[in-house]
Amino acid sequence: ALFDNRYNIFGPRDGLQNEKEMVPTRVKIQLINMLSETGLPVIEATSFVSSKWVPQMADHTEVLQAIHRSSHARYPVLTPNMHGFQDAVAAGATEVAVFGSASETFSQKNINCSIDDSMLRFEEVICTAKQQQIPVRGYVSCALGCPYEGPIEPTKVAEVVKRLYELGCYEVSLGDTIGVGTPGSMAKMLHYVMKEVPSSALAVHCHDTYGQALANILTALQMGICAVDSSVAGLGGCPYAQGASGNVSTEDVLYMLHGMGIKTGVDLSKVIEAGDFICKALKRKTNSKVAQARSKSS
Ligand SMILES: CC(C)(COP(=O)([O-])OP(=O)([O-])OC[C@H]1O[C@@H](n2cnc3c(N)ncnc32)[C@H](O)[C@@H]1OP(=O)([O-])[O-])[C@@H](O)C(=O)NCCC(=O)NCCSC(=O)C[C@@](C)(O)CC(=O)[O-]
Repeated sequence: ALFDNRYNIFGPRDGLQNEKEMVPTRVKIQLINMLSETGLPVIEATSFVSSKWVPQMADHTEVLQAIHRSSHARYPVLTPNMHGFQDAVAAGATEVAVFGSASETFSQKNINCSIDDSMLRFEEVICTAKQQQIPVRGYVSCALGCPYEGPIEPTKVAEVVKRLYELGCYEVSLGDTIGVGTPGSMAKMLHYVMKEVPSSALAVHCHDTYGQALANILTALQMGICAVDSSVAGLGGCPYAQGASGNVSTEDVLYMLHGMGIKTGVDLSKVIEAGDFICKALKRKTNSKVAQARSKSS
């Protein structure tokens, strides 16, 4: 019962935004369509950011309009400001996400403004979205460390999470952007964040740079968090967080959850197939231990 209502948000957006070579639009569309068949309830499709900043996401409108949407899944997209929000809605987005940071320097590098200014931008997006009944998710990057500033005070993380929640984000995802967290720092940060925001409105978004992601997720689950972000084949990373590796892989998270007796309704084999497809398209090996083990045993 502790782990009921879990869902995985999972991202072609985070998985692909950091690819140096342009991934063909048809490959992105096919990946999303394959993921739609797996039972995953949330698939982050793309982002409406500036193509000068992240060229890989320039085909956002085409992607969002061409995918076959499953009636069982939601397809949020990133919108850093009103410009992105308006483009996203025009392209048919029915859920969006704003993304802030607990680190001033990362905020400047990633979205070109201070934390305070980002909140003003997000407030406008969230208010407009509310009028159109579009749910808004929030991200807080650098929740366990910043590539520019190093460790971030958990009280600072809690303050930014609270601001996003109070502005109207239905859920705030805590990003270990560079994957430096451990179960110790995760538990400490959550202790402060959960004083301000209920665990039911929190998610964790772990990168696996130091191989701690699954342990950090388990810590969060044990503290009552029920939403876990992940990326097929463990792809991904933020273009403004050099040196960080991909997200924890969806396959490995599912294997752990299923092993704990948690029913996700997601077909692990189909996720592995989708991971295989995108790894072949990108000409690289999967980062998922589970997918590696399954391919050796088959
Ligand atoms: C936020 C901006 C746009 C500010 O960028 P800016 O240059 O400060 O924007 P501006 O408002 O000064 O406008 C400058 C130009 O950009 C245009 N513009 C303005 N907004 C948009 C838009 N939305 N889409 C397209 N174009 C836009 C605007 O129209 C104008 O065009 P011009 O008049 O020069 O021709 C930029 O910094 C940006 O695109 N940043 C995105 C960076 C990004 O995508 N990072 C990766 C995602 S975050 C992440 O990965 C972390 C996460 C979420 O996964 C969690 C974790 O792991 O921590």
